[in-house]
Amino acid sequence: MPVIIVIDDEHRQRDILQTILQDEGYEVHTAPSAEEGIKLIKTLNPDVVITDLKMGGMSGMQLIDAIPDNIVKPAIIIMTAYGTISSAVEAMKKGAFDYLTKPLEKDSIVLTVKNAIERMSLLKENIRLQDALFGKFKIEGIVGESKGMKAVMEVVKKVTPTSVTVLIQGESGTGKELIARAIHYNSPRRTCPFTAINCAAIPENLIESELFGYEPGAFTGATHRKIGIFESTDRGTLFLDEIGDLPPLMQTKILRVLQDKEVRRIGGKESIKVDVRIIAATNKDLEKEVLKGSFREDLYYRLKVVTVNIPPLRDRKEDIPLLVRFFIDKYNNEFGKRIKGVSSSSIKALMDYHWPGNIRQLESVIERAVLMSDTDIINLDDIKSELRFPLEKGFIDISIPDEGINFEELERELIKKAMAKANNVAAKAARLLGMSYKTFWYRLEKFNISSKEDIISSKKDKN
Ligand SMILES: Nc1ncnc2c1ncn2[C@@H]1O[C@H](COP(=O)(O)OP(=O)(O)OP(=O)(O)O)[C@@H](O)[C@H]1O
Repeated sequence: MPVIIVIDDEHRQRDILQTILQDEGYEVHTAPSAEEGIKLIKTLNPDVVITDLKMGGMSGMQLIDAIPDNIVKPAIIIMTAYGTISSAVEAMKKGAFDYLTKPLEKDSIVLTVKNAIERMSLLKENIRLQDALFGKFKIEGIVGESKGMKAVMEVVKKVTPTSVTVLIQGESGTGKELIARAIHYNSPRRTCPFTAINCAAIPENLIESELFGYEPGAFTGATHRKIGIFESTDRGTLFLDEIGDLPPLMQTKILRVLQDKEVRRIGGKESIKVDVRIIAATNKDLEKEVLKGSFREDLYYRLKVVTVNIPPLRDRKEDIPLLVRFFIDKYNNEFGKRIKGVSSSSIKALMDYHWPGNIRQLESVIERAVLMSDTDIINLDDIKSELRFPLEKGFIDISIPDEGINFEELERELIKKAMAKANNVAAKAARLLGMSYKTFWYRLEKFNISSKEDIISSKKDKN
């Protein structure tokens, strides 16, 4: 039940308000002075405080300042006489929710309080969601006791309170995005946006307008203003995944933002100041890309102010039992199962495996095993089919039947399988098949298979 505190030095006024609001179903407490009111606020944590402006002792205005920071601030409604509306406006500037003019009218009291309660329930829901989000990305929630992961976490803890640019390097599925989110949600920017974009997944012609936005008339089809990601992420963190795949022109533009801390919309005349922390990630060796001439050296140095190198799972196998436990708990919760652990032959198989898809692959193996297992232990049978990947990269044992095969069909199947494994992100699927993004894209079109990138483009078309 919403809790309301009424503060007024006039006895009659307090009683009337209490009766009206109790009849509406609220829990109502009263106080004869702001000093008494503050005591009640500290103990009851109310949703709404209705206070007179002028009272003997502390005023309603001083009360607003005196509410401690360590509680969710209640919505404050000021009561004021006609002649002193300007001070009510002053109080609203200080953060009061609304004001009521005396003599009070029942209908407007009820309506104003209802609005205040609604605002508070939205605020509380928001705080609850934020707490859940911050809890999900707690640094302590990142699993890993190996030397490699401890070194990663040392750096993460140091960079978290700052706004320094970070470059995260590691194979696909090692946890680069998880680390980037942990840095953001534990930093002073945590209440501002975290935006993640995959530079390899957005078609080249869309990257610029996604990042920088545009003005109406900037190009054919630009009918309205679009705010770009840099602007909408102001005061937050932008995670540029697969930065190694950023086209050269965009490398230059991003370098300029890093230097000048301002952006200009396509077709726009003015530059707009932005305060965005950049965390970039790559599974390519960027230094090699620089030597090859496909990545700008100056951008590379701007990005690698601090680098975090996440080792592949096969180089930190001691983390496997911890991760297995972590994912069993996660999926027991999700699927309502009670799996206790894994058999010794299973853990041996998991430890022996080379994990080309790193933690993402381990997670999906455990997810499936938790779901499929008929006993309370994960047995070798529950996982072995998932671990039959070729040990040698590029070697797949396919036997050709006597009647031969339809090569196009095989190609289509492989592409579909890779897309399913890559969660429909073409850039990732292309890597699974060792193809360039363009070659892969060509085949997707040929077989008429849709991807997440299509969705981005069609959203764009609608804009
Ligand atoms: N140390 C860890 N502890 C717990 N979960 C982890 C850890 N590392 C990764 N994960 C989980 O593994 C999955 C893959 O991680 P993530 O998406 O961050 O990898 P990535 O390196 O960004 O992959 P890609 O390069 O393919 O985008 C996620 O579900 C993530 O939560």
